[in-house]
Amino acid sequence: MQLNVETLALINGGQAVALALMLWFGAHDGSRYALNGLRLRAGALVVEACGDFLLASDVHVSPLVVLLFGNGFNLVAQALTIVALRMVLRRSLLWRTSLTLCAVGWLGAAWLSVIHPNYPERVLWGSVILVCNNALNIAALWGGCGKRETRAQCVLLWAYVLAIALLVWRNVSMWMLPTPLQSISAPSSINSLYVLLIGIQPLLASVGFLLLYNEILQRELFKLARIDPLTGVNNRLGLLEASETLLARARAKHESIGVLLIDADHFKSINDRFGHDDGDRVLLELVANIRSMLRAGDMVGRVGGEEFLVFSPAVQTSDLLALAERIRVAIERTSFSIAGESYALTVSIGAAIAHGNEPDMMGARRRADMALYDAKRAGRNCVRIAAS
Ligand SMILES: Nc1nc2c(ncn2[C@@H]2O[C@H](COP(=O)(O)OP(=O)(O)OP(=O)(O)O)[C@@H](O)[C@H]2O)c(=O)[nH]1
Repeated sequence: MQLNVETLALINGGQAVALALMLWFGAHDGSRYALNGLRLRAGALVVEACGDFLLASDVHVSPLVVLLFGNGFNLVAQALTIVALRMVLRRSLLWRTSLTLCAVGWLGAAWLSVIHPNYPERVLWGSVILVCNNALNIAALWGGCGKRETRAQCVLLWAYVLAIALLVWRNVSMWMLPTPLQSISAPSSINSLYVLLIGIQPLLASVGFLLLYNEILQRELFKLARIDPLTGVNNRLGLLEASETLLARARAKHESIGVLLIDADHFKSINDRFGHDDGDRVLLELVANIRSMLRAGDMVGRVGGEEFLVFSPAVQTSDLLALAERIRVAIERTSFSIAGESYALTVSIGAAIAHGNEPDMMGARRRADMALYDAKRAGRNCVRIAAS
C-alpha cells in the first residue's frame, strides 16, 4: 500500500492529539514534578500535531511556509519534550540549552530551505540537531540503567539510542548514493523506515512517559506505605519488612540482632506546655539524635507516638547495652530548643536480643517492651535489658 506524505502527516497529527489528551486527562495524582512533566509532554504533542497538520495541508499552503513552520513546530515540540522528560525524572530542566538548540536548528533549516536550498544538507543539519536532542534525553536517562534504576528508563534510553542509529544510517546511506534523494517521499528503504519511525515515535515516547510516571507513582506509594511522614524513618510496616530481612540474614550467619525500644519520658508535658507543633519538632530532633548514634547497618523506626524501635544486627548483649547507653546519654546531654527556650529531654530504653533461630522478631519486641516498662518503673532515663 502506498501512502503519501500528506496522509501520513494527517494520521500522525491525529495520533499526537489523541496521545496529548490521554496524557493530560489520564494522570491526575502523584508528584507535582511527574504530573507537570506529563502535561508538558502533552503540550509538546499538540505543537507536534500543528506541524503535522501543516504538512498535511501542503496542497493549500506554499511549500516554503510548510518547511519553515513545519520544522519550527517540530523543533519546539522536541525542546518541550527534553524539558518534560527532565521534569518527570527530576533532573535540571535545561530550558536554555533546549531552546537554544531549537533556535539554532530552525535557523539552519531556514537557511537550507530559503537562502541555500539543499535537501541532503538540510537532512544532515536536521539530523545533527535531532542527535543532540536525543543525546540530551539519553543524558537525562543515564544512570537510569544502574541497579537502582527503572525498566521504563532503560526502555526509553534504548529507544533514543536506536533513533540516533537510524539517523546516522539515513545520512550515511543518503550521502553514499550516486544521486542523493531530493525528498522524504522519494522511494527508498531508508526513507520508508524513517517515515515509519516518525510515525510511531510519538506513540513510543508517550508510552515511555506513562511508564515512567507509573513507576514514580508506584515508588511513591511504596515509600508512603513504609515511611513515617513526620520523622522520615520506617513505620511499623517498614520495620516489619526490615526485621524479616535482618532475621533471615542473622539466621544464615548464626548471629543475633539487638532490639532497642526507646520511649521519650514525659513527652505529654512538652505538648501540654509548648503545643503539638513544637512537640513534633522535638520528635524530629530526637530521631536525628538516635540516628547519629547508629552504625551503618542499624535501623530505626517509629512504632508509635514517641516510641522508637532500633534493630542492630550482629551484636552481643554488651554491645547492645553500650549502644543503648550511648543513645540515652546523648539525648540527656542534648539541649532541645523549643520556642526559644532550651529543654532537657530524657528517654527510657528497653533492650532485648533476638536470636537467629527465633521464628520472628515478635518475641524480642515483647521482651524489649517489658524491659522498657521496667526502665519506666525504675524512674525513667535509664536502660534495662531483658533476659533472653
Ligand atoms: N507532638 C506530637 N506528640 C505526639 C505525637 N504522637 C503522640 N504524641 C504525644 O505523646 C504523648 C505521649 O504521652 P504518654 O503516653 O502519657 O507518655 P509520656 O508523657 O511520654 O510519659 P511516659 O512515657 O510515661 O514517660 C501524648 O501527649 C501524645 O499526644 C506526635 O506525632 N506529635
